[in-house]
Amino acid sequence: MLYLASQSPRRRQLLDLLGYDFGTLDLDIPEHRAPGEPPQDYVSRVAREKAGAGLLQLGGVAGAVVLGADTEVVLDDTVFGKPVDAADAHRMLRQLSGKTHRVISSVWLVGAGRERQAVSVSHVRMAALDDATIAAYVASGEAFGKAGAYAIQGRGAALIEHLSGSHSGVMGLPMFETAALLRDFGLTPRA
Ligand SMILES: Cc1cn([C@H]2C[C@H](O)[C@@H](COP(=O)(O)OP(=O)(O)OP(=O)(O)O)O2)c(=O)[nH]c1=O
Repeated sequence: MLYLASQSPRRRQLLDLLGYDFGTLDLDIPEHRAPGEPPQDYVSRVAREKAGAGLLQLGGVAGAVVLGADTEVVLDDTVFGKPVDAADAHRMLRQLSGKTHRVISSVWLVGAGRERQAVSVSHVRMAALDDATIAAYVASGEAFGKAGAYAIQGRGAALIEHLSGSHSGVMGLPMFETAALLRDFGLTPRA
């Protein structure tokens, strides 16, 4: 049985769109980047910790496989997680404005005695934004709960000039890579 260790509604929706039946686990894993930790290592570590904690929470459920994922926005060596408040969201969008950043999503599948990872790295160019545009976007509320303070699947799409990579990966669960990972694990979608 497949379990999704995530409270993200996007991840639930995307995994369902892939055709899988799954249970969900609510976990609260701290997300703190260690000093000097490379961004991709950090994203991968957190995703793995989410999946590992999910498996632990399930205890001895036979045949359980847990999917954990993490998504961060990376500009040069700076990692942007979810904004803590409106000022933080404003600050993130000001820094991302007019530049190309990376969105790294890591997905781990963890079962008894085996684990495997997929990673998706996308390049996203954000339009040059003036303060009024940023303020209006933050006031819409959409920035909260999203790495980098925008949602490509919502009004945030109006801020994105170009995407090279995985749209679903930017949303939090790269569908192509996740489908391949699930197949590798011998899990198949519902008929
Ligand atoms: C860049 C971007 C991120 N996001 C979201 C995806 C993730 O939910 C979130 C990044 O935070 P995460 O810490 O990866 O995930 P989460 O806290 O939402 O959920 P959980 O840890 O329970 O799995 O940002 C979008 O929805 N759209 C976007 O365009």
